[in-house]
Amino acid sequence: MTDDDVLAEFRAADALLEGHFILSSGLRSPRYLQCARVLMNPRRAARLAEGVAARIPAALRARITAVVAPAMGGVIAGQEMARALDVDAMFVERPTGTFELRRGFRLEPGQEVLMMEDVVTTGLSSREAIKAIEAAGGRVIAGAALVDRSNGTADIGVPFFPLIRLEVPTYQPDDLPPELQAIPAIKPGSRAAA
Ligand SMILES: O=P(O)(O)OC[C@H]1O[C@H](OP(=O)(O)OP(=O)(O)O)[C@H](O)[C@@H]1O
Ligand SMILES: O=C(O)c1cc(=O)[nH]c(=O)[nH]1
Ligand SMILES: [Mg+2]
Repeated sequence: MTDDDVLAEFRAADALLEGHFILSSGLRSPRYLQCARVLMNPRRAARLAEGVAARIPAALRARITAVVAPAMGGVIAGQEMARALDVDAMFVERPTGTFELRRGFRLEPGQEVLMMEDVVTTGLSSREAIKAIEAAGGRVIAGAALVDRSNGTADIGVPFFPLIRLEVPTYQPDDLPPELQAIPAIKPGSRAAA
């Protein structure tokens, strides 16, 4: 799957948004990848997950025995990745602000896991999810995502396999360009505001 193929899927899903967005990290951006729209079509979601799986070297892929995703954005991506890898899917969630494994999901001590995100911007959510998976006994041997929009800055501490890397500007809230200052900001994601 080429970058053009991936972008065509995002365009077909009306998932490439323009405006003024408050990201999970608090950073601001004129662009937002609304992966929920991409994943709302199960066949499209499955195609993209197959594309992500193909990015992971076969020897590493063969070791993965579960996919764990950070909710909300990662849940459907994680489910489809698990289907592509033929393993179980779980998710961590943050009802009190910190990711934890709940709902009877369990990991064996040292179980080798893929952490699956929808989008990586700073990598903070990925790192927090990995910490929660490891606190639950898992060993995260790789991370993956549909989109890496970190402009090469995200270090999630494990080998990382995004389906596509997109160059997208982000700004500190006190250093906005005039075109963003001119329009109200919206926060599409579910992390509580800091
Ligand atoms: O790399 P980062 O800077 O952490 O940003 C990316 C994260 O932000 C979004 O989630 P968000 O926290 O908005 O919540 P959601 O998944 O519940 O929508 C997205 O799903 C990633 O988890
Ligand atoms: O950083 C984020 O919060 C973020 C960026 C993006 O483009 N899409 C998304 O779902 N979250
Ligand atoms: Mg998220």
